[in-house]
Amino acid sequence: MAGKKKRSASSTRWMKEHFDDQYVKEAQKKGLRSRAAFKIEEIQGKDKLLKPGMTVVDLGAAPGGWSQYAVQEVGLDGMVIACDILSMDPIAGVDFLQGDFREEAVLNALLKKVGDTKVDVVMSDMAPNFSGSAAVDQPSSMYLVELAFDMCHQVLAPNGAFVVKVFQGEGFDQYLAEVRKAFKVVKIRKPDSSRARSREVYIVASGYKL
Ligand SMILES: C[S@@+](CC[C@H](N)C(=O)[O-])C[C@H]1O[C@@H](n2cnc3c(N)ncnc32)[C@H](O)[C@@H]1O
Repeated sequence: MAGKKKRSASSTRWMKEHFDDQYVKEAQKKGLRSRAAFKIEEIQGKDKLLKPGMTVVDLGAAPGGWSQYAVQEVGLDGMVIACDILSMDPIAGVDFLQGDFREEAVLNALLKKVGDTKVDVVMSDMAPNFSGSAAVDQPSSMYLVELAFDMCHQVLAPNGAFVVKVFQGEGFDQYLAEVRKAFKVVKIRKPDSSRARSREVYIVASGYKL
């Protein structure tokens, strides 16, 4: 039909997988912003990082599943500061900044929001738009996780924690070694809700010691 763009086989496959996905269905049923909420829920179930009264920074927060979950865990005495390059509908208790985390001005605006408060947990679910070329995608995803780790050094409280999504590939082992130097306990988690064929894993680090 004139004016109608034909969908590619890969986008049709993505849509089928997405709508057949049990976690997507479950998230919709529970009114969660994204299926990603189940990943942080599973990590929290094992590692118990989020506690009432904590200050949390959520990087790559949109559409808001992790922020929604974090706000519920830290409660009214806690604080969640979130950032994404995309816009996000407001969540009560979440102080959201829209901007590209790779830009210094955005980092500075986030640091201003944090102020003198020491952050208990930095969590990053950031992922770049993938081009399909590992030579492009792996360095751009490693760059985001490096920046998230840098932010830890600026804001984390002693014994604070860091949860970061990292794609396995070039640079992963070296990054993990750096994280191990900065934290007392470091685990690699692959939540059930993370698609098996995705190279993503979560580094869960606690006991910040630098
Ligand atoms: C998997 S999604 C996050 C899902 C989110 N944790 C949730 O629970 O709804 C990854 C996010 O990283 C964000 N992102 C990618 N590059 C970014 C950048 N340079 N600065 C800020 N956010 C970025 C994307 O816009 C996207 O919303």
